[in-house]
Parts: sequence; structure tokens; C-alpha cells
Amino acid sequence: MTPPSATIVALATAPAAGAVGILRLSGPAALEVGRALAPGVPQVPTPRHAYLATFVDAAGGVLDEGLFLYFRAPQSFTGEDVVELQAHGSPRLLRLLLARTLEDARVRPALPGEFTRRAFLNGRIDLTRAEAVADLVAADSEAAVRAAAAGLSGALAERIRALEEPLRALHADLEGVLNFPDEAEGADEDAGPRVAALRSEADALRAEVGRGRLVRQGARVALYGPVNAGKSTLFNRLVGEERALVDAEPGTTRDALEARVEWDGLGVTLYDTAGLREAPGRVEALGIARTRDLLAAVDLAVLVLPPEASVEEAASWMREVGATPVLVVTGKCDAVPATLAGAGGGGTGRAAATASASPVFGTVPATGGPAGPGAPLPPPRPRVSGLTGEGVDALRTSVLTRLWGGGTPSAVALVSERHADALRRTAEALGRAEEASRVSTLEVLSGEVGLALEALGEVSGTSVSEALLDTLFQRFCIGK
Ligand SMILES: Nc1nc2c(c(=O)[nH]1)N(C=O)[C@@H](CNc1ccc(C(=O)N[C@@H](CCC(=O)O)C(=O)O)cc1)CN2
Ligand SMILES: Nc1nc2c(ncn2[C@@H]2O[C@H](COP(=O)(O)OP(=O)(O)OP(=O)(O)O)[C@@H](O)[C@H]2O)c(=O)[nH]1
Ligand SMILES: [Mg+2]
Repeated sequence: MTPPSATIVALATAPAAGAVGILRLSGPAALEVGRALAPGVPQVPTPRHAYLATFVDAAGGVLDEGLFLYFRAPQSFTGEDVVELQAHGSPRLLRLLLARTLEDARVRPALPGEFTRRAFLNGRIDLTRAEAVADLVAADSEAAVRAAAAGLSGALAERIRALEEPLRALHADLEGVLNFPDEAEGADEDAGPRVAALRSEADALRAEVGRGRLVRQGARVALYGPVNAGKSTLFNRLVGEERALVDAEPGTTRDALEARVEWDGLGVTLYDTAGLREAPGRVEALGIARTRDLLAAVDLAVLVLPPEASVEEAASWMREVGATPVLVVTGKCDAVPATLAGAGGGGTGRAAATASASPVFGTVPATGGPAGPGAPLPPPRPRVSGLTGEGVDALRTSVLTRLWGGGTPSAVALVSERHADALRRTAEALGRAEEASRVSTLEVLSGEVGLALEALGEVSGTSVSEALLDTLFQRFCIGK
């Protein structure tokens, strides 16, 4: 017998003045304790009915008029009896109501995430959906909201289940053959291909962690390039405000500036950086060092070049960023006639034969032209002008395509680092199982499949430790 769980209480709304503030109780004493504060409510209230009630202090003095809601176990968010007092949103009033519930020895304050943890422990939601609750609360872009909402309705849970069930069936088959070799004969025959298929599915799911991170945290995109190329002007144009200082003096931007924008629902943190050049002044050099650190950390670097920059210069600037992907654009395109400035904006472009030896105005044609065989041409460089706004929408689209590829950000499965780690261990165990199916015994094969199942259970929550749950729910807020 497990002891009856404590009844927990917390404010379900932010501790700030607002139209409505909610005090939520969950556990066996919820109804009794809730009714002590709202004595007008019937002894056996109709579940899910909103009662207009008077909330009172211990002496019967009126504290507020509000709504009383009762959810009868197990038909509640937590699976336990739940009572909500929906009061006026006065933080002081809500503290009075909270203190009153805590006078009952059966009630204690809820830990962070404890309501959701109970929902999980009582089998109302699996672990991926519990985590989606936290993702939704933390979401700060439309894509993050939509992806978390999909997770809440079980999108990731479904994909995990589609992996976990066949894996469990395979494990059962293998154990069957091991334990009852006569009855289960042949059940292990296609174990190799079954393992391989499951492994590639685990790998596919794991590969979504990058997209999950982009949606959850937003993408980081930095503008960089030589001094005076027009980065700050373009930054201001992209952000839609005069955020960065602009001046004809090269070396104007010293500290990196950042601004948060939302493009097609995806959160993007945009950085303007100090222009790079040889022999800068002392303070400027500090700015340049920061630019380099930042460039190594972002998801995409947009290299803004002056119209006269050559292919060689572009290539050398591209080497500045290490492994970060680079999108190259030609800035200040309004200052150069389009015919001269190449094909990027749909212009005609110049013959490529001369392009590699002399400055390239904008781009070289991607196809055709008299370039020698085997000389790969760089793709056309999009042309933009921060001053006039020309090419800026197209740049936004290119940035999103480079970050995202196809598909919609809101449809992504929010695979977290934690999920990816468990999926990696799943795939590794399956890799060893595949090997074992060829060269080893059935015991070893089945053992590895069992390990894969266990690692996967950390995602769905079918095999999790208390310690893991502690870490997971700590990131929730109190009252969630
Ligand atoms: N006032 C209020 N609003 C809220 C919550 C809450 O607890 N209180 N929620 C809390 O986070 C979310 C709603 N989540 C909920 C999820 C399940 C159930 C529930 O009663 N489930 C039952 C019955 C299902 C049904 O009738 O279809 C169940 O699962 O058995 C209630 C709220 C968001 N809005
Ligand atoms: N014609 C034209 N001039 C521009 C454009 N963008 C910037 N400029 C001018 O070029 C000069 C430098 O612009 P900034 O935006 O400060 O350039 P930056 O790359 O941020 O320069 P640093 O911060 O010094 O590296 C200013 O005089 C701008 O007015 C553009 O699109 N077209
Ligand atoms: Mg600048």
C-alpha cells in the first residue's frame, strides 16, 4: 500500500495583479479544504460546474466573490481530486486564500511542476506530453507555441510509441525463443531486419534535435563582413527600427548588437557585429575578437560584402567563421547599376571568364557562360540594399531556407537534447543488436534489444528514475 498522497496547493496564475487569479488544489483533501473557503458550495458539487461562490476567512468574513470548480478523480488534470478557486487577481488576496488552505495539515505547497508530475505519475499524460507543457509555457515564438501544442496533443508520444511497441514485441519474441524454444520456434528469424528498421527510425527521430532547438530557442543569425559594408544599415532594415548606429566612418560598430525578430513564426535573434579589418584601433580590436566568438556560435552567418568584393575576397571572408554556415550577400546594391552588378537579382550578369581574375560585381552566373570545364562557379550572390530595402525580403527568405530547408517549423517534433541522448543510446544498443544478430548468441541479441527498450523508455517515461523526474520537473514553474 502506498500512503495517500499529500494534497498540494499553489497559485496557478502569475503572482501579479490581473483580472483573475487561480488557486489550485490537488489531492484527496482538495474538496474538503476548498469548501472550507467557499462554504456556499454544495457538499457534493457537480464536477466541472462553475459555482459562483463567496470566499471567506476563518471567521466567516468575506474575502472575495469568485468561481469554484471541482474536478472529481480521476477525471482531472492530475488524475486526483482537483479544486480551483478562481478569484479576482489580487496577489495579496490570493496569498490570504493560499495561507488558509495551508492551515490544514493535509495540505502543503506544491513543488515546481508537481501538478504535471502527478498527471504523469497517475498515467494521465506520458513524459513527452508533460515536457510539452513546459515547452508551451516557455514558448516565445508562434512556431514554438504550435510545435509545443502538437507535442501536448501527443505528436512526439505517437512517434515514440511507434518505435517502442515493435521494439517491445521483438524483445518478447526473442525472450520467447530463449525461454520456450519449442513453442516459439522461428520467432527470431527476421530479428536482424527488424532491428535495422527500428534503428534507422530512432536515428531519424534523433536527427530532429537541431530543428527542435531552432524552434524552441529561436535561431541565431549574425551579419558580418568588412568594415563599412552596410551591415548596420541592413540590420536596422531587417529589424524595422533604427537600432544600430550608422556612419560613413569605417569601424562604427564596436559591440555586437542583438535584436529579436519573428520571421514566418520562427524566432530569430539577429546580431550586428563589428566590421572586420586589419590593424584596427585598440577598442575596435576588442569588438572584432567578440565578433569572431559570436560567429563561431551562431546558426547562420550572413556575410555582407561591398559590391566590388572579388570571389577570392569572399572566399577568404568565409573562412573567418569556422564551421558556421555562411550566406553571402552583396550589400549597397543600389549604388551599382544592376547590369554591372550581376545576375543575383535577376540581372543578366557578366561573362564568368573574367570573373575570377577581377572584382565581381555582385555575382557570377550559375550556369552557362564561357567558364572552363571543371571550374565550379559560386552560386549567385543575392543583392541587397539596407538603404532602399531592395532584396531584403528575398534575403529573409534565403535565411529561412538556409536555416530550415523545407517544411514548416511549427510541424517539427520537439526533440530535446535529453530525448536525443536517450535516442542515441537506443540506436547504439540497436546497432550492437544488429551486429549480435549476425555474429553472436540470441542471449546477447535479446540483451541489447532490452537495453534499447530501456533507453527509449526514458523518452516516453515507461522507464524513468525519480532522479530524472526531479531534474525534469525542476524546470517547471510552481503551480504548473
Ligand atoms: N482553469 C484551468 N485552466 C487550465 C488548466 C487548469 O488546470 N485549470 N490546465 C492545466 O494545466 C490546462 C488544461 N488542461 C487540462 C487537462 C485535462 C483536464 C481534465 O480534466 N482531464 C480529464 C477529463 C478529460 C475530458 O473530459 O475529456 C482526464 O484526463 O481524465 C483538465 C484540464 C490549461 N487550462
Ligand atoms: N548607397 C548605400 N549606402 C549604404 C547602404 N548601407 C549603408 N550605406 C552607407 O555606408 C556607410 C556605412 O554603413 P554602415 O551600415 O554603418 O556599415 P557597417 O558595415 O555597419 O560599418 P561598420 O560598423 O563600420 O563595420 C554609411 O555611410 C551608410 O549610409 C546601402 O545599402 N546603400
Ligand atoms: Mg556597423
